[in-house]
Amino acid sequence: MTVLDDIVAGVREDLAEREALVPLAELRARLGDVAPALDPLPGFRGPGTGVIAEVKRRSPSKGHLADIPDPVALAQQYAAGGAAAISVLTEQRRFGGSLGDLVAVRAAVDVPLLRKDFVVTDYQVLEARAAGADLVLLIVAALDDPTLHRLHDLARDLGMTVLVEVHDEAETERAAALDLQLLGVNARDLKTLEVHADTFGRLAPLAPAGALLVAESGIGGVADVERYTGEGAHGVLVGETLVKGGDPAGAVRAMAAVGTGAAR
Ligand SMILES: O=P(O)(O)OC[C@@H](O)[C@@H](O)c1c[nH]c2ccccc12
Repeated sequence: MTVLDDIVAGVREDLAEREALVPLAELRARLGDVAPALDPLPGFRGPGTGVIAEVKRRSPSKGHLADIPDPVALAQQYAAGGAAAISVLTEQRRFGGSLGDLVAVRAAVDVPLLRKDFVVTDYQVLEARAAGADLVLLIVAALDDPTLHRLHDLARDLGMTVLVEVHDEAETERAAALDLQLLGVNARDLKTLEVHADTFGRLAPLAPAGALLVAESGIGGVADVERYTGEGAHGVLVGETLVKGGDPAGAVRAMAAVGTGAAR
């Protein structure tokens, strides 16, 4: 049993509770009241770098990162810094997030929002959209091919953008069979929790032309963003560095400026 299997098992238990409270039919009915999903892709086509700034309290690998008593205030800082999208972790047990965080942030910012969770069922995709998410993360390592394709197509039918996450060659090949929009290369192997800074450079050349590439995890600042954009990244996904640093807006702004030629 890998760490990922263990996390997904907990996610499925929590999901069963929510499904008992809000049946699928009710969730579908709520979709009619939600504003259409925003398109985040222009934010990754330059000039500059698309920064996905993450609201993240803790993680299995690092433990406690930041209390974040007011996720809305943090998200507003990310928006002020020019984030291309804001990632809200909604996984409860290991990351200390909730769908409530996403709903609160949605009400406060106009930036595209990513529901960051271990999405393994149709219900979670509908739940994401009903909560106001514009993007959903699909982790290839957590899904078999039929499920990956079904969840991808469901999200796209709902007007959402999919961030498809891979961490090795075989997963990249599986992801390439989708109509890819955003391909996230996670330097952290979710099976072992180790970070490998060379993963992006290895996998980027295997991505299909037309996919926008996002480097994920372990990004400590502008120097890392410069390295990844040099290797072909259109965007970066950053959590820890932003939630622990004292100036989230300034940090996002500096990372987003990489590639514009603007002096920092
Ligand atoms: O805090 P970091 O090292 O900047 O990482 C952010 C993000 O990449 C990470 O939270 C992440 C990437 N993929 C995930 C999948 C599930 C949970 C979390 C993640």
